[in-house]
Amino acid sequence: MKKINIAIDGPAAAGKSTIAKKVAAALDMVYVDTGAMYRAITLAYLEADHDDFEALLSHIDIRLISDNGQRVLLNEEDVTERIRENDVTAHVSFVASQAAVRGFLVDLQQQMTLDKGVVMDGRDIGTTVIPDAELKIYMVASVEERALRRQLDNDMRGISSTVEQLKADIAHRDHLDMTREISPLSKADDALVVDTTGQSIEQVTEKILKMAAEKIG
Ligand SMILES: Nc1ncnc2c1ncn2[C@@H]1O[C@H](COP(=O)(O)OP(=O)(O)OP(=O)(O)O)[C@@H](O)[C@H]1O
Ligand SMILES: Nc1ccn([C@@H]2O[C@H](COP(=O)(O)O)[C@@H](O)[C@H]2O)c(=O)n1
Repeated sequence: MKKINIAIDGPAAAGKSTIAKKVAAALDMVYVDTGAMYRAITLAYLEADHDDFEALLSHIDIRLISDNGQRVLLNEEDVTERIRENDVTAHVSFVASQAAVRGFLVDLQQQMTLDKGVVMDGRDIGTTVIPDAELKIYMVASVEERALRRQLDNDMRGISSTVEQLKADIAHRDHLDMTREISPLSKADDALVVDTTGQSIEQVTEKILKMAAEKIG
């Protein structure tokens, strides 16, 4: 079986991580959620209370542990749940717009993909991190559906929110991510668009597994 890399990009709550996790499990590939890495640095930034990112990064060690999904260790502390909280989400696009932060994480992410066999999701995977990925997906869904999905996630995690507020926050974060100077969120020219609006997780997973099968041969 040919080893490939799969890049999945798209706006917030389009379903990237959910589908990437399932596709990786079905194909026995490694799943990497790069948003969690930006979130971990954002948590370190909030705790440090200064914006000298070079200094901050010199004290940061991020590890991803495969565990029926992905757990995130920041300087050996498990921050998997903490990085989903509102304060991190509210600041992550600012932190992700910093050149030092992007350089640090893109390097780390590119090392993870060298041996292939990775399903990586984020905002710049097909355009910057793995421009030679064998399969690139640009996943989208209506902002209404994305807000409803995130509200369900928050209810389950005990995070307080309203659908209207989430809709506004998601649209704002997408705008920041699409308009930043360095590697803004955009569809790679050779990415295939998958719209998950009104689709079940199973339908979307099936669709992407078919696309992957064509590449694997
Ligand atoms: N058809 C679908 N495809 C993917 N996810 C779906 C679908 N239907 C519902 N969901 C739900 O949407 C929610 C958001 O998905 P997920 O967290 O994977 O999005 P994401 O694009 O990775 O978001 P973010 O970039 O903000 O981390 C999850 O609770 C997931 O179960
Ligand atoms: N490749 C990436 C991945 C993420 N970001 C930034 O992190 C934020 C959080 O991502 P989630 O997937 O966990 O929602 C996202 O809004 C981006 O600001 C990125 O820049 N590049």
